[in-house]
Amino acid sequence: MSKYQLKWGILAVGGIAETFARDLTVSPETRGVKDIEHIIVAAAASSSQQRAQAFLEKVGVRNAKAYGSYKELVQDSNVDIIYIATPHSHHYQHAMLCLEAGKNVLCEKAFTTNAAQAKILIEKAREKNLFLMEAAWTRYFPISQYVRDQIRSGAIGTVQRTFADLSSIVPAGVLKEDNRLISPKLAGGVLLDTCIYSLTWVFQTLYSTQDKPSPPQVLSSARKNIAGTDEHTSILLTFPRQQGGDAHGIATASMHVASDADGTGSLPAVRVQGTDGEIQIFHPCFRPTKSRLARSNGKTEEKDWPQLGPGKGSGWWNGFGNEVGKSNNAEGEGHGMFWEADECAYALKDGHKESRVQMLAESLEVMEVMDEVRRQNGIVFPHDIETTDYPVEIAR
Ligand SMILES: NC(=O)C1=CN([C@@H]2O[C@H](COP(=O)(O)OP(=O)(O)OC[C@H]3O[C@@H](n4cnc5c(N)ncnc54)[C@H](OP(=O)(O)O)[C@@H]3O)[C@@H](O)[C@H]2O)C=CC1
Ligand SMILES: O=C1OC[C@@H](O)[C@H](O)[C@H]1O
Repeated sequence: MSKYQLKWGILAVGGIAETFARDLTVSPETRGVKDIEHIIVAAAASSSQQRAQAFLEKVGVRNAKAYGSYKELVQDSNVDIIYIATPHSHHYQHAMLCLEAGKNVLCEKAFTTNAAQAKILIEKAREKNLFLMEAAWTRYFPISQYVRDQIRSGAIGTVQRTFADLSSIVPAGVLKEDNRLISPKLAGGVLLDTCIYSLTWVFQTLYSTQDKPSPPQVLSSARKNIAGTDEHTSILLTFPRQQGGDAHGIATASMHVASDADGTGSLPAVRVQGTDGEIQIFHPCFRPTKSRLARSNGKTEEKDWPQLGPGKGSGWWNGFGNEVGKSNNAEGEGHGMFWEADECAYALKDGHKESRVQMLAESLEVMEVMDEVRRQNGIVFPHDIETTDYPVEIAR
């Protein structure tokens, strides 16, 4: 059987780009995927060609082009799709660069800094008939598929409420003001960086599972850090429904408490509560490996979801420069980013221009929620990263 081959270009060679690239090199057959193949054909660093070359060597990719600028990468006719791994602040400018050059795009989360930018990207992709997807990787895990299936099949009755949290304690002084996790210049703060995973769980349990989903009402509270972005954020979303009453989603993220307070992985980070039971997902909710289904009839189903792969998966990138947190990859596992890459390949193979799991309209809805949270809490980013103008040089 001939395999559908997807040729990737990697735009930016930082922490998550390395994890993603390593996952692309894991044979899809190790996860039972036999009809597609991923090949990295090029990578680009913003600073130098040598940096891109060093990246390719580090992730074990030979015969790929190394570029010292993103502009060169998007002109490479051998590249089918570009994975964008720059900070949130730069996603809009870099996605526009790719789309304008006729490239399909997988763009890291948060999709953009605001909904206006996301809307224009979506319009641009449609105008150019190109594939565009937000790299909300957790949605593509088998565990996520399982949870959505359980909800759709009525296993826990009518879902009434989802709690989702992604929090880790970051000791004072660890993050300097220019760190991408807090700097306004890089669209920092827990909202766009980690609360987006809590929102992912709220949306994929209360929104994606509805036949005709409606946008939620938003109430929120956010505490700010030294840089003026958020570090302790709670969101209450009310999803109107035709039947079963409004559903509530509580999405939280913090740098002052931990989802996994005792470090054992035994505390649920996500609880999806229905009239006939509950589904729990254990920390970390961005890369969960354990679920529990507890039914009101007393039956319980616990499942482990190890990430497959023959050992090429890297340690997880914790975003804090490995100064806090630790790897949660078991020896011999992949990281799990390959599931979203597979979705790109299958969608492109079948002529789709967006993911079948998370439609672009939903990515836009999530951005609208985050805009509203920022509006309610006075979280403002500099004009050059909020603008919908293109091209714009972003100040360092
Ligand atoms: N899916 C996931 O699990 C994760 C996703 N992420 C997302 O990936 C993105 C990147 O995060 P991460 O890899 O941790 O970040 P890093 O800081 O490690 O890497 C970012 C890369 O972007 C490039 N870049 C271009 N312009 C700038 C700029 N002005 N300032 C800083 N870097 C710039 C850098 O240079 P160069 O081009 O030279 O490489 C750098 O290598 C974020 O959007 C983040 O939310 C992050 C961690 C986990
Ligand atoms: O996407 C992410 O997942 C893991 C977090 O630690 C990281 O900061 C974030 O960017």
